[in-house]
Amino acid sequence: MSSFCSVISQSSFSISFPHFPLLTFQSHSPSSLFLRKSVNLGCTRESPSIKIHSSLTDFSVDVAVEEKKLIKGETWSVHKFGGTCVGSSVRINNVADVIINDDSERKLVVVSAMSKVTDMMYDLIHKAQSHDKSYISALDAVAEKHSLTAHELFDGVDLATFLSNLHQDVTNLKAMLQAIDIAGHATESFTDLIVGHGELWSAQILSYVVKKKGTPCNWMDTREVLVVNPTRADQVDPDYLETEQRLNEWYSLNPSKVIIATGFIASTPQNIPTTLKRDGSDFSAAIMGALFKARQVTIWTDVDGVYSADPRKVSDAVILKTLSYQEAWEMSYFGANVLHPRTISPVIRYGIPIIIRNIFNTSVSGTKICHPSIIENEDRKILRNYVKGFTTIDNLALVNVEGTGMAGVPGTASTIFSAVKEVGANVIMISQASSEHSVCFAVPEKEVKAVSKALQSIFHSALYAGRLSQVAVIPNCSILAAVGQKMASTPGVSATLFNALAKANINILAIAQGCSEYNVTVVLKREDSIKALRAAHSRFYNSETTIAMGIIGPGLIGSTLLDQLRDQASTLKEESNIDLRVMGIMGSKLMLLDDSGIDLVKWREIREEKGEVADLEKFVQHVHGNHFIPNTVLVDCTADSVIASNYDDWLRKGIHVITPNKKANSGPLNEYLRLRALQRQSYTHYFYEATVGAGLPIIGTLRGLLETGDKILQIEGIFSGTLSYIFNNFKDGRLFSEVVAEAKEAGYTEPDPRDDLSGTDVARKVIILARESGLKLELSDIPIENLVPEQLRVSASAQEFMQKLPKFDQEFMQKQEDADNAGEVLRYVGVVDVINQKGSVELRRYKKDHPFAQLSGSDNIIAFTTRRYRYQPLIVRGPGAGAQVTAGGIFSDILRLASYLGAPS
Ligand SMILES: NC(=O)C1=CN([C@@H]2O[C@H](COP(=O)(O)OP(=O)(O)OC[C@H]3O[C@@H](n4cnc5c(N)ncnc54)[C@H](OP(=O)(O)O)[C@@H]3O)[C@@H](O)[C@H]2O)C=CC1
Ligand SMILES: N[C@@H](CC=O)C(=O)O
Ligand code: NA
Repeated sequence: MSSFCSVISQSSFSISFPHFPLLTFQSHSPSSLFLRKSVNLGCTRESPSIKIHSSLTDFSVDVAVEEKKLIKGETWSVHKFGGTCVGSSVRINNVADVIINDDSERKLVVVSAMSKVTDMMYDLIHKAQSHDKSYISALDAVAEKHSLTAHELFDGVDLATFLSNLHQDVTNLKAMLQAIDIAGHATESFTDLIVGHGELWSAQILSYVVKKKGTPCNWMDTREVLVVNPTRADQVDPDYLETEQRLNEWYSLNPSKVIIATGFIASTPQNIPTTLKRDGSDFSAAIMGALFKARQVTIWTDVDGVYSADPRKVSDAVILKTLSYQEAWEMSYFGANVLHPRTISPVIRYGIPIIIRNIFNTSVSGTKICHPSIIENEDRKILRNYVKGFTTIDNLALVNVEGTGMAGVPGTASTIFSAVKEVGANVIMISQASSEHSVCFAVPEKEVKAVSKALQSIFHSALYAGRLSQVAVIPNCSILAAVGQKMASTPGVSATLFNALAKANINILAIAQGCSEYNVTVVLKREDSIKALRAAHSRFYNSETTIAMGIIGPGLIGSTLLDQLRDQASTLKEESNIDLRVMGIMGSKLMLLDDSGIDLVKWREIREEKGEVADLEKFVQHVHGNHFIPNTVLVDCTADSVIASNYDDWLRKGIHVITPNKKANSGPLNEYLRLRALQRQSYTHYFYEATVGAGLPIIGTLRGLLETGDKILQIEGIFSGTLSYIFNNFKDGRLFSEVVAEAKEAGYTEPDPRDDLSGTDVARKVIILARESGLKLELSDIPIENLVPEQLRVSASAQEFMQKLPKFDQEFMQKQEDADNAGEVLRYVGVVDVINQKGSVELRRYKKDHPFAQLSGSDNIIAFTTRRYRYQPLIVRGPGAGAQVTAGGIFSDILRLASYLGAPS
C-alpha cells in the first residue's frame, strides 16, 4: 500500500504514484495528472545531451546531430496494432516480430488495449456506478489476465517491474471505483482515466517483449505528449503545436529508435486524462504519423485489406490494392469498415500513405490508402475501376417533404433541417429536385419518428393551407453508395450503375451525387439492399466474359467436361479474363444449384449431399436468373430429344446453347430450320461442333469452306468412332460382341450402343452435315444399313442387348471372313451427296490399301470434295469419339462463345 491512498472525503481523495508526488483529486473534477511517467526501457542513448530545436509541425529542422533523424520523416514508420492483434501472449509475440522485422530506421508503434479489456474497464465503471460490488473481483480478473500474459512473455527484473506497476494501478483503480461507488456517478474524465489503463498495460507488455527480443525500445504514455481539445460530444481536435513541443521534450529524455506508444488516450491542455473516442487508436497513429512525418502508417487488423464490397454479402468482393484518401473517406462514411474519416485527416496533410494489413496473414500486402497521384497502376487488372467500392447502410428511412408552395420560397430547406437538428437526427443523404417541389432525405430509422413529428408540427399551417402536400416517411430503406475517384468526369458511370440495378429489377427511390463526383448514392427498399449491392458490384468487377453455365447431363461426356473446366478455369481467368461459373449441374434425377458457382473439385460430393430433385424449369431460371452475370450458356450433354426441344425457348430468352447432342439438328426439318432462324434473330449463339467427329473440326471446317464461297460437292467418311473402332479391331479371330463391349467400355458408344450399330448415329451426322451444306433432308430420307440383328432391335435395354449379342457373333464373323478372303476390309461409311441432294449410310468393303482401311482406334476420317478441293479432297482425320476429345470439343465451343462475347483471341 505504499503507493496508495485512501478516500479522504466524498469529494476528494489522493493517490500517490511511483513517478509523481502525492496528488489530491476533487471528485467533481478528477485528476489533473499523468498517471505514470513513461519508462525508459534501456534504449541506448545515442546523444543524451542533445536538444531538439526543431518544429515538428513543419519538420524544418536544423540540428547537426544524430537526433536530427527523429524528424526526418522518411526514417520513421508508424504501426498501429488493434486489440485483437495483442489479444494473447502468442499474438503479442507475433506483433513484436512484425515490429522488429520492419527495416525502417525508426519505428513508432501505437497499441490498443488487449482485446475485450476496454469493454471490461467500462464494465467496472458501470458496476461501481450501480453499487455492484463485483467490480472488485472483475478488476482482479482484468489484472490477472495481464499478469498471466506478462508471466508467459518475459521474466526477471522486467516482469517484477511490470507486476509492481500493475499492482499499484489496480490498487489505485480500486480506490477510484470505490469513489464512483460512493458517488454513484463517474464523470467523463474519470471514466477516461480508468478505461485508458488497458493501453498503458498493453504498451508496457509489448515493449518488454520487444526489448527481450534484443531490440531496445521505450514505451510512451501518450497522455504525456498528446494534447487534445474536446469539440462536440465524441470528438476531439489535436493541439499539434502543444503536442509537438511535449513530444520534443519527451524525446530528448527518451531518444529511441523504437517507441511503443499507448493508443486511444491523450490529455487536455489542462492535463486532464481523456480519450480520442471512437477508433481512437487509429487516430493516435495518424496524429503520430503526421507529427513524425512518417514514411507510412500501417494499421494492423484482422482482415486482408479494404474490400470492394462487404465480402459477407458479395462473395466476389476483392481486396483493393489502393484507395485514395477521398475514396477511403467516402467508403467509411457509407458504412465500409475502413477507417473512420476523422482518423485519416492528420496524414492527408502530409500525403503519408496508410496501409491496412492483416496481422494474421502477413503474406498479403493489404490496401494502401494514399494520395491519388501516387496510386500507380496497381489496380490495372480490375476492369472499369472507375468505381472502387460499394457499400450499403441499412435501417434507414426516407423523409419526403413535398408541395408546390416550396418552389422559390427561400428558407424551406433551412426550416426542414433546423427541425431535424432540433431532434438530434443525423441526415445521411439529401436530394432535392431542381423543380424545388420536393426535398427528400435519409435518416436512421430509429430517428425518423421524431423527425416526422417535428416536421408535421413546424409545417402544420403549410400542410393545412395546402402549400405543402405531404411530409411522407418511407420506412425500411437502405442506401447503396458507389465510390470511386475516377468517376469524376467519366461519362456513363452512373448510367452503368442504374442499368445494373434496372436489370436486377430494383426500384430506386432517391438518388444523390455530390459535385465532387466521388460517389453516387441511391436509396432503395431494404429488401433490395443485398441484391442491389451484388448487381452493382458484379457489373463493375466481373469481366464482360463472365459466363453463367448450366451443365445438363453429367454423364461420361458432361463429367469429363466439368473436370476439364475445373483444371482450366483459373488459367482462363488469369490469362484471358474469361470467368466461367458453373451455376448448376442437372442429371435426369438430381440437380445441384449454387448462387456463385459450384466448386468443381467437389461437385460430385456436394451433389450427393445437397442435390435436389431435377426440375428443368427451375434449373434454367436459376442459371439464367442470376442478374449479376452478363451471359448464360446451357450445355446439353444428354442424348435426350426432350431436352433438345427446349433450345428454341432458351435462345429466345437470350441463353446461348452448346451441345454434343445430335437430336435437335437431326430432328424434324422444320424444327431445325426454325431453330437456326431463331438463333440468327436472337443474337444468341448455338454451337454444336462435337455432334460430328467429336472434337475434330468438322462443322468448323465445313462452315469455313461455305462462308468463304467454296461449293461442297460431296462429304464422305467414317463418322462413327464406335463403328470405326469395331471394324478396325474385328479381325484375327476376335469375337464381334467382345469388340463392341470394348468400344462401349472405352466410352465411344452412344448411351445405347444400338444407336451406333443401327447406323442411326451415323445417319444423324450425315443429316447434320447435309443440312449445314444447305440440303433440306429428313432423317427418314437417308437409307440406313442396320447392323443390329433383327431379334435384338426390340430388346428392352442396352444391357439386355449387350448380353444377347454374342449369339450373333458367328453371323458377323462370316461377313468379316468373306471380305478378308477378297483382300478387303469392312468399313461403315456415310455419304452426303450434295450434287444429287441425298445421303446414305452403309457397310462397305474397301481394298486393304484404301485410306479408309488404314485407320486405327476410334478414328474418323472425313473427306470434303469441293469446287476448290475437287481432285484432292480436304481430309480431316483423327479420334472421333471418346470422353476427353468430345469434352474438349465442347470446351472449345465454350471458348469460342467467350471470344464472340469479347474475350481476347
Ligand atoms: N461418347 C462420345 O464419344 C460422344 C458422345 N456425344 C454425345 O454426348 C452426349 C452424352 O453422351 P454420354 O456422356 O456418353 O452419355 P451418358 O449416358 O454417359 O450421359 C448422359 C447424361 O445425360 C443425363 N440425362 C439423360 N436424360 C436427361 C434428362 N432428361 N435431363 C437431364 N439429364 C439427362 C444422364 O443423367 P442420369 O445419369 O442421371 O440419367 C447422364 O448424366 C450424347 O448426346 C452423345 O451423342 C457426342 C460425341 C462423342
Ligand atoms: N457414338 C458416337 C460418339 C460420337 O458422336 C460415335 O461412336 O461416333
Ligand atoms: Na467435331
